[in-house]
Amino acid sequence: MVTIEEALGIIEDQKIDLKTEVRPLEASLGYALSKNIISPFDVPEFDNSAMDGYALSGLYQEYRLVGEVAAGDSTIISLNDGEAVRIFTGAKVPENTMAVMMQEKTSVKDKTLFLDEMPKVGQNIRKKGGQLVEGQVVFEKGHILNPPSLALMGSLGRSELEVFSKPRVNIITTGNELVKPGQPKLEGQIYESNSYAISGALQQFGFEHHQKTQIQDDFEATKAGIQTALESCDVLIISGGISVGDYDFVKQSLEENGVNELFYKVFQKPGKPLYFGRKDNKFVFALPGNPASSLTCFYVYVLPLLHKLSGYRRTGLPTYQFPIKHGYENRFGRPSFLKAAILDGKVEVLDGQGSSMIQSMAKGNVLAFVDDGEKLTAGDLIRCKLIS
Ligand SMILES: Nc1nc2c(c(=O)[nH]1)N[C@H]1C(S)=C(S)[C@@H](COP(=O)(O)OP(=O)(O)OC[C@H]3O[C@@H](n4cnc5c(N)ncnc54)[C@H](O)[C@@H]3O)O[C@H]1N2
Ligand code: MOO
Repeated sequence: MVTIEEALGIIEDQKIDLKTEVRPLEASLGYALSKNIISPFDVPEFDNSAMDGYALSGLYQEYRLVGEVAAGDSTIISLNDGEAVRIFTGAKVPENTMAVMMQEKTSVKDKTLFLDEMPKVGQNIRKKGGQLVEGQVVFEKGHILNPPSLALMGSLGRSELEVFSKPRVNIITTGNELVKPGQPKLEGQIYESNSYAISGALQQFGFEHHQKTQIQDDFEATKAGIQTALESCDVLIISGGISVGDYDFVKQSLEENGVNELFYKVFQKPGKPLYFGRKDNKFVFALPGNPASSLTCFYVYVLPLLHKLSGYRRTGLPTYQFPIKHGYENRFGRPSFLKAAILDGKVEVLDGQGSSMIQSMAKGNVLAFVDDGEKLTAGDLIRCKLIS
């Protein structure tokens, strides 16, 4: 049995050869860059107007109106002192422009422009290189591409990006009692649900599963199922069959498939019988079958590995501290991840902390952490991972 910190340390310490690929810009969200990005030009590339209004040469309250510049217009007009042109947001400002006045503060009579107030030097002009200068490192290797990053890459003219590949994930669920939702079920059977939580959580963080297999509680079937699944993935997530019951064949089947155990059993609740192993460059998590245990272990342990395999520099969900709404004492005898909800800045530990109970997790939005024996009073800070 290892502690939570030891288990996370073992995951973090895995040596990994990261794979890279070139992806189209529109399919790069959530990928980490495998190379630094250097700006090929200044952004903006030219001084341009921040407003619809008038570009002004010299600082006066009256100008001769001599023309118009629209966005995308490449006719270069140079202004003489005392002249103004109609200009629109984003349009390149003519040479000798000292300021742009927004149209709401102007009036025009015949060919004369009148300003309601004196302009200021540089007013409403977005300067060339104001955001980036040519040759500047825009993003370092490892930067995770979020929506604004995609916009920035697009604005630099990039249609493709070199990124770290994401791992290919397979899911195995085990248990004779499990029936696929939508199918008829017999007395004593239950609907299989863990794989939906796991594939949903994968999608939530920009991953997807490649294959999903349901295996009966039979040693040979488990061994063969694991062998097949391992062939086509980087990470195999197995649910159930990892405890000590007579029908828990997963651990032995992993051994027989040449998977080396890195840890088995973590001193925590839920998710004590969690297994992590490795065969060459493939990793296996065997998550305890109880629904809340399996999903909690995904958020706390599987996600950091997936992030690491994707070249992320910071892995896993960050921990934040929020005040707890009420007193709480951890009497579970193990450090515990609690199903909780944060509302109006305060954390409420929800009813239904049992490992088989998924409803409380579905209605909550955080996993709150309390150490073994820790006693909190209302207003104390509690550590939380935001899960939805
Ligand atoms: N003698 C002991 N018994 C148990 C221990 C122990 O230390 N000694 N640990 C308990 C804990 S803690 C957990 S967690 C579970 C984990 O057991 P397994 O990983 O072997 O899981 P199963 O026995 O296969 O299933 C447990 C539970 O979850 C339901 N389940 C399983 N898979 C699914 C699924 N895909 N969808 C929905 N529900 C699923 C299953 O029907 C069981 O109710 O072991 C305790 N026992
Ligand atoms: O560790 Mo189990 O997941 O407590 O139910």
